[in-house]
Amino acid sequence: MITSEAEARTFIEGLGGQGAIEKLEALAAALREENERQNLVSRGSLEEVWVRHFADSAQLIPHVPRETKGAWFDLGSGAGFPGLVLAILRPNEPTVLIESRKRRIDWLEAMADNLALQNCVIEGKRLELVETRKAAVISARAFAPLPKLLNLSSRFSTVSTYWVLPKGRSAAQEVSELPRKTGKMFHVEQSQTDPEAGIVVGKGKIGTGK
Ligand SMILES: C[S@@+](CC[C@H](N)C(=O)[O-])C[C@H]1O[C@@H](n2cnc3c(N)ncnc32)[C@H](O)[C@@H]1O
Repeated sequence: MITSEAEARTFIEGLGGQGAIEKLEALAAALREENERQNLVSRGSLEEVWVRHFADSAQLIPHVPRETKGAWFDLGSGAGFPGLVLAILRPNEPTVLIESRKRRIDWLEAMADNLALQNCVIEGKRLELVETRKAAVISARAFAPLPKLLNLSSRFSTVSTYWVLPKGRSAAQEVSELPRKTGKMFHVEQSQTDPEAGIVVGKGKIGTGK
């Protein structure tokens, strides 16, 4: 379990090296500043930004096979979690951040620019309006209940799509309530940043079968 800011930094350095640490330090400073203007994250979580946002986002990466190529879609990126962290840690893979709120879109675009994230595409619109194309990976933190999330994003999935969905305490319950065939695609992994949270992990195309 990652419980301290120092442990979170060490974990992230193992995934992305010192270059990633420097970009995340810049992101942390900008986030503190911008959070005075708009409510991007809870004020309390800024005290533990490396655990609560950076490592919480980065921990999704080991659940996707390293050789996976193609776009990683992050739905409802908000302040950029997990999307911006993934783009920093996977600089050679495209990351698509989907966010509908104007001020958050502006923030995400500014950060992608300031941090020189050339692999990062911001889709500043509602997910429902994003052009259909194939996603290699789909993530979404605090976006929507699982049935709605899968319903809105199924058109981006293929038989090869990986799903990594941080779901807090409700993870197992939400999977158990899915239609049987869909539910069999997913299992729950323990979050490394919160002993009570789970990550819904799976692979495949979401259909409409029971
Ligand atoms: C609770 S916030 C979570 C933000 C971020 N993923 C996090 O965990 O910190 C949910 C975000 O999803 C965005 N959102 C909600 N519905 C959306 C939709 N249909 N299309 C795109 N973005 C949406 C909201 O604007 C908001 O920024």
